[in-house]
Parts: sequence; C-alpha cells; structure tokens
Amino acid sequence: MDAFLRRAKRKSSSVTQELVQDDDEDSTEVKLALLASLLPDLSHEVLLDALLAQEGSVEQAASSLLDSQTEPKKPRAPVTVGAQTSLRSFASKSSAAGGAETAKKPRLLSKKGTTLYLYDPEDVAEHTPCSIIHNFLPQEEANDLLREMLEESKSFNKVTFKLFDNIVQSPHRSSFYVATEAELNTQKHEYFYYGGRLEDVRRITPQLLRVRPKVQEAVNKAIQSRKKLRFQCPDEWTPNAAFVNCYNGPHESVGYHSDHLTYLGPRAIIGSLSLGVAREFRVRRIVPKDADNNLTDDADAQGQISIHLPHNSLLIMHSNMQEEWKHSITPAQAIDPHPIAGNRRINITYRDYKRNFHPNFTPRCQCNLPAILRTVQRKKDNWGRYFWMCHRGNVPGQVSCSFFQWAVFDDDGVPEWDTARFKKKDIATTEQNPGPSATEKQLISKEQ
Ligand SMILES: O=C(O)CCC(=O)C(=O)O
Ligand SMILES: [Fe+2]
Repeated sequence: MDAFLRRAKRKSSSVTQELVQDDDEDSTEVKLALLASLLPDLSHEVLLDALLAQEGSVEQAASSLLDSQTEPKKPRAPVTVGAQTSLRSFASKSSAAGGAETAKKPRLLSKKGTTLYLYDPEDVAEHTPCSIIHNFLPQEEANDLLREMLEESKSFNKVTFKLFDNIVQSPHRSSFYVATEAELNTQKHEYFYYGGRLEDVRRITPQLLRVRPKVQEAVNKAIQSRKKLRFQCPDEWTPNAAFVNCYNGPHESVGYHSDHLTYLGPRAIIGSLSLGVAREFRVRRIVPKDADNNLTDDADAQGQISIHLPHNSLLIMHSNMQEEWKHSITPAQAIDPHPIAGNRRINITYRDYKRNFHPNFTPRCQCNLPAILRTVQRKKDNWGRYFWMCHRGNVPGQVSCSFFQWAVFDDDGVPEWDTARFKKKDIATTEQNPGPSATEKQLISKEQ
C-alpha cells in the first residue's frame, strides 16, 4: 500500500512545487484514477478517450460520460493466460540476465504505447528491475496462507485520501501487519501515512509468520545476484512489516505509483507474494526530461511491461525499482477464478522498516509532522536526488506547508543523523548528492 494516487495541487515552496508537480505527478494517470473511482464500470480506454476529448478536464469528462449512456465499452487486453511463453523462444538473448543495473544495457523490447507481456522469470529479470519465483511455497503452505488471508481480508478497508480536492477511496482493500505488540503501538502512534495515522494495524498471523523466513531467504539470495547500488543498504534484508492487499474481482486495481521510501530508506527492496487469482503487474520506467522538456532517453524505454503474477509467485522488486520505475495492478476485463479464492487476489508485500528511518529521527516539516522522502524522477537536473517534504496535504481538509530539504545519505544509504554509522567521506566525493546549493540553502533556511 503506498502513494498510488497523489494530490495534484500542493501548496509548497517553489522548489518543491517544481520537483513534485513535474516530477512524479502523472497527472493523466491521476485524472484517470479519479475518473475510474467515479465511473468504476468503464474501461480505462473509454475514460482516457473522454479525458482527451475534454482536454484533460476531469469534471467535463465525467459529465460527458455520465450523459452518454450509449458509450460502447472498449475491450481491454485479456489478462488471462492461455499458454505461458518465453521471449527467448522468439529472440536471442541480448545480455546477461540480472536487471537494469548490470553493466550491459539489455536490448530494449518495450515500445511506447504498447505493452510487452512477460511470463518467463528470465525475461522478467532481463527486462525489468524485478525477479520472479514461480511456485514459491509448497502448495499446501501457499493454500493455507491464502485461506488465512482471505478470512482476514473480510475486515480489510479501502484507504481514503484526497485527490484534486476530492475525497476518493483506493480501488482495493488492504491492511498492515507487524510482529510484536510494541511494533503495533509504534506503528499506530508514531508513524504517519498519507499525512495521517494508520488505524488498521494488526499482529502478524501464524501463516504470515511461517512464510516470512522463506521470503527473507529468497529475497536475500536474489539480492546477491545483483550489484549493490549507491545508497543501497548492504545489511541483510529483514522483513519486519507486511502490507496485505486484497483485490476482490477483476475491476479492483492499484494505479501507477512508486512505493514510499520514507521508512524503508533509499534503494528499498520489497518481497511481494501473490496468491489466488492471477493478475497483471505492470511496470514502466520513468525517463527524465531535460530543461527543454525533451526526453533524455528513447521514448520506447517508457513502454509498459506486464508481468504475469500467478498464484504462489514471489516477485522481488529490486533496488532500482522505486526510484526509477512505477508499477500498478491494472483492472482486468476477465479473470480465471481460483479454486480457493474465487475472484479474489491476495498480495503480501514484505518490507524492511529501517530503525534509523523511524519518524523520531527523520526531518520534521513546519507542521511538526515527520516529512516524507521523495526522489527527483522526472527532471534531468537533480535526477536521482532525494528530498524531504511535507505530506499533510494528503489529509482531507489540510494543506501541506512549504517544507523542503535535500536528503543526505552516505553510499550505504545511512542518513546523516545516524552519526555512528554515517560515512562522511562518501558525501565529500559525491556529485550526485552534494547537499543543497547556496540558493537552496537560503531557501531551506528561510522555510524552516
Ligand atoms: O498487488 C500488488 O502486487 C502490488 C501492490 C503494491 O504495489 C503496493 O502495495 O504498494
Ligand atoms: Fe506498490
């Protein structure tokens, strides 16, 4: 569960506004998501057509769609899979598998405006920042976990948040699990999500607990096969929290987003277990733009890639995923019912909440809320730099303050306030994260 939909207008400093507005507000997608929440029965294609016809006005698009009762529904790409194929049977392999951070760039197979469908683990590893393990758990264990989570999900809730000054709900239900009573209290009283508190925090269930060490082992093994990125924590990945999502039927979804790094730190890794109905996980790379608004890479690099997520598959989102790519679960026109889950899909994202990113330590904004950690994703200038900003504006009825601060980490992602572990030498030699410029310092000090 994360910032799958965000506010488009945020009252904030000019620096933050520039970074955030152009950086990661996919306004068309946000508008589409809003339209979808208003008109859940219409396909994304129909909603997009209406949005384009109304030059981006959500209100006009919604009223034109509501007026035209006869609007035909356009078919979506099928989500069910007849036969799983590998790209390797069609094309010769271009480079070593192992993801985007390997020395050689994999040959680009994605295309802007079309979707590349991947089913084979080697294809996934080669063309996306993810890896996938099919048939991850022994069958009975997967089914036990699925049954347990289906029962739990009966009391899951939709997340409510603000979008374009409207209150909308997430297009699926979710809950959050931690291991101990102490962690549960900390999560409820010390952590903030969408600028507010999380009400539904639960103790880990027997099956979630049973599976956790297996996920931990598999993820750590997968990490070993990839190069450590700058700012990536070299410590053992230790899942101490799990967000569980339930998609009840083909129309339930999650829009394109990057997961919040605020409590996971930079270059976070996430283990994501799928159970029940198979669905499509779509990913696409964020190509930054230069000062003249031109893409800095091949437009096809932004093409959508769909990864098929069958029952009992573990998807590992590697360390280049959240900063450089976005992901989503698309609504499906049809699904193959699962013998235990029926129309439902359960997704469990195991996460490693880092001690030194506890909100007691992270910067606070002028509203005295722990700030949220973001990355410059769309601008070539400052691309990849991390910054802290206020996220109070996500709360219905509240606005964000103008707080902005560049984040400073050493090469292992240790934040500057963790003085015992922070390696100053890494910062002295860094060009990518040199700390704020004189103008930025002035601006920051003015705003603090
Ligand atoms: O359901 C999934 O596979 C993805 C869920 C997700 O992206 C999230 O919880 O942040
Ligand atoms: Fe996510």
